[in-house]
Formats: sequence, structure tokens, C-alpha cells
Amino acid sequence: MSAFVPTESDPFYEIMRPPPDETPAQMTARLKREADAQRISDNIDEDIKRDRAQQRKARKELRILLLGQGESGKSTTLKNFRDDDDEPGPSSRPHRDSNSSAADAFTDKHRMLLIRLAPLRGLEAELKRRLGAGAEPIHPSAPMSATPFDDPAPISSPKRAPEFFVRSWTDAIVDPSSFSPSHADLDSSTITLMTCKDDMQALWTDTAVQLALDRRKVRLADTAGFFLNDLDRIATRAYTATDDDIVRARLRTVGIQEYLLRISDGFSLRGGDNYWIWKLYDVGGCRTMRSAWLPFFENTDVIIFLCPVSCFDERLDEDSRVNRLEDSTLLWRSICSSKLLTKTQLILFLNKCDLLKRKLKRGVKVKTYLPSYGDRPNEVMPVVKYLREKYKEIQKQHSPEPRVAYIYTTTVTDTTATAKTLHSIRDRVLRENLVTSNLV
Ligand SMILES: Nc1nc2c(ncn2[C@@H]2O[C@H](COP(=O)(O)OP(=O)(O)OP(=O)(O)O)[C@@H](O)[C@H]2O)c(=O)[nH]1
Ligand SMILES: [Mg+2]
Repeated sequence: MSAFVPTESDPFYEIMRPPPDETPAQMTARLKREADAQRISDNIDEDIKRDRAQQRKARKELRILLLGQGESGKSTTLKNFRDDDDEPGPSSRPHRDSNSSAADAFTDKHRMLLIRLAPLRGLEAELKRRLGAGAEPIHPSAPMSATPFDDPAPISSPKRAPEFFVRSWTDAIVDPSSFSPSHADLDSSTITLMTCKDDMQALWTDTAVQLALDRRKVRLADTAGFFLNDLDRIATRAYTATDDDIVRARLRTVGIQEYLLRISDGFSLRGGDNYWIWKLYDVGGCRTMRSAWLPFFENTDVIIFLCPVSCFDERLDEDSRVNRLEDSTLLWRSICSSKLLTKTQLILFLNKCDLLKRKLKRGVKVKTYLPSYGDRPNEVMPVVKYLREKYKEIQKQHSPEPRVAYIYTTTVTDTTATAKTLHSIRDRVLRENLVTSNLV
């Protein structure tokens, strides 16, 4: 620890200035006194923090922060905290229409489809208006730090942050019936979608269109919020959103959102009276939003950090010069080394394993983008193992105090598998916090 050395601009300079005739021995003694005072002050801060944590735990309250870069799957993980037993249905691949026009040329038929589908542009604008800022694409910005929260200067109260939303836990538990036509007015958007359904299907299954997409390496089916295979089910009057639809829908998180969940001590969301309150904080992950994270570090018991492992060849939307995996690694290192988070339980999700599998199958080589991967096999298991070791090592090296590594490989759009992961996490988190709060 470095001792406090006053500068001339410091208001206490006159009082704290070393005496002009200080001998080396006096200086050593003074520095020791100052270091001791600093240590006592640090210990008091620590005690206050521990007391607050104990009080929260005595109230059976836990604060959990979801962190990770934009599109890493934080909000999707949150949706999985819904205690719903419905199995998601499998989605089918697009079948190509063998009767469609000549393989690789656009014709009058395509031009006609474009004209007939024009109302969808108006529909898109209307939906964006209703959904707000989260539906807008990010525009690339000037270079920004990956970890703006490392600079402790601009701490602002979360309550005063302009983009802070508080939601109740009933909002987090989405009621599918609220999507049914009896509740939602069958407005012009629904009607436009129904009217355009056949034309959208004709365009999507058209061989020339599919070939053009292949040629331009546009992989729509891998992109967020892909629903074109499900038009028959979705573009209808009776459409009700399924669990699978909810986790695949994409809306950027703007600012920080708070959700409250009641978690039973019996490790089930639908428990008896004996429950914990979990306060979950979902943050916007792109670089422009990360400075808002810092105020939430102070009293956080658990962090679930998402690293999308499929992103090794992708770049950030907000800064196209930055590789996504590198950004995620920088973030993880900074979270691990943060002094404010020394006592925080870190849970790492190596997410988007399904997309990693598809990408490797297409022949994209990890080594090209991550030279340190070397000559290991270009397959899912070795890639995941490599990243797991890498992230585990970062945690070990950078944590101010030793802590357990909780690492899960996930595909958070797979609600069945994620339910099992979250169940195991609930179990571990509750057990650990019951122990630290002396409740067992
Ligand atoms: N295939 C696949 N898609 C995923 C997975 N995890 C998330 N997604 C999709 O990726 C998109 C982004 O996920 P979000 O949960 O919105 O990401 P986020 O981290 O909340 O992003 P920001 O709010 O911008 O910080 C959504 O369309 C998800 O459906 C995954 O494991 N596999
Ligand atoms: Mg989000």
C-alpha cells in the first residue's frame, strides 16, 4: 500500500506537510504512522461493507449482477429465471422451394415481392417506436475503453442515472397470456404481418435469395431474433409467444434494470413461505453503457458473467476494430481484479455453445483469430476447454483473494438445459450464502 503523500494543491497540505527538518528516521516513522492510519481506515470500510452484507443476508436478500458485453446473453439468462415447465418446440430449417425461379438471378417476381412487402418497413418503424431505444441499432462510436468502470472518479447514484429502470418481479415473470389476442388489440401491425406472410415465406424459401445470402455470407438463421422459419405459427391472429420465442427475441438493454425474484430455501422458485429475495440487475453491455455498472459493484453478492464463446471471429458493433472475444477477456480480467468485488461470488457462463458448434462445422478456424489456440483440434470440446482454462487462470491470477471458480458451458436460448444450470446455481449460491450468514 502506498502512503498518502500530500501535494501543494491539497487543502490539508499545510497540516500534513512533512516537517522541513525531518530526519530519515523521522520520515520512516511518519510513513509508518500514515500507513497504519490508512490500514485502520481500510479495515473500517471493510467492516461496514461486511455488516451491510450480513444485514442483507439476515433479511435473506441477495444482489446478483448480470455482466458481459452487448449480445452476450444477459437478458436471455434473466428470462430463463422464469419458472416455466413448457418444453420449447424444435424449429425447422427453411426448405427451399424447388419450383422457384432460376437459381442465381433476381427476376420480376422478386421485384414484385419487394413492392408487396413494402408495408413491413412501416411496421418496423412502428414497432421500434413502441419498443424504445433498445430496438435501435448501435451506431459505431469513437474508441471507448472496455472497462470505463475501472476509473473510480465518476460514481453517480444509480437512482439518478437517466436510463435506470426499476421493474417489479411480476414484470420479470412474463405472463404468456398477455400476448394473446384477447388482451392485445389486433392492431394494424398484426394485420400487416398476416397479410405479408405468404410473400415473406416466398422470399425466404426462394432459391435465388438463399444462394445470394450464402454468397454474401449472411447467416440470418444465426442472428438474434430469427423467426422466419416460424411464420406459419407467428403471423397469425391466434399467435401466443412461447418460452422459446421469448428467449430468442432480442431487445438491447438500455441502462440498468432491476428484477426481484422470490427464491425458496427449498431450492425451488415455487416454494413455501421460507424464501429469499434475489435482486437481479441486468445491464446494457455495450461499451457506451459500461460506466453505469460501477455503482452496482459495491454491494453485489454474486456476478453472473457471460462470455459468448462463438464470438472469436466477430467484432463489436460499437467499435468495429475490436474483436469480441478480446473485449470479453479484458472485461473478465477487470471484473476479477476489482477490489470492490473481492468478496463477490463469480459465476462464468461460456455461452452460445450452439453457435460455436455451427461455426466450427462451417470450417471457421479458431487459430486464425486466436493464434494462441495453436494446433489444438478445431472442435467444440477442445475450444471450450481452452477458454475455460484461460478464464479460470485469469480469475486465479487477478483475484485480490483466492475464490472458487464456478464455470458453466451454456446455450441460454435452450430453456430446458438452462433450467438445470440455474437450478444448480441456486443451490450453490444459497448454500454458500447460508454458510456466510451463519444461518446454518
Ligand atoms: N443461438 C443462441 N443465441 C443466443 C444465446 N444467448 C443469447 N442469444 C441470443 O443473442 C441475442 C442477444 O442476447 P441478449 O440476452 O439480448 O444479450 P444481452 O447480453 O442482454 O445484450 P445487451 O442488452 O445489449 O447488453 C438474443 O437474440 C438471444 O436470443 C445462445 O446461447 N445461443
Ligand atoms: Mg440485455
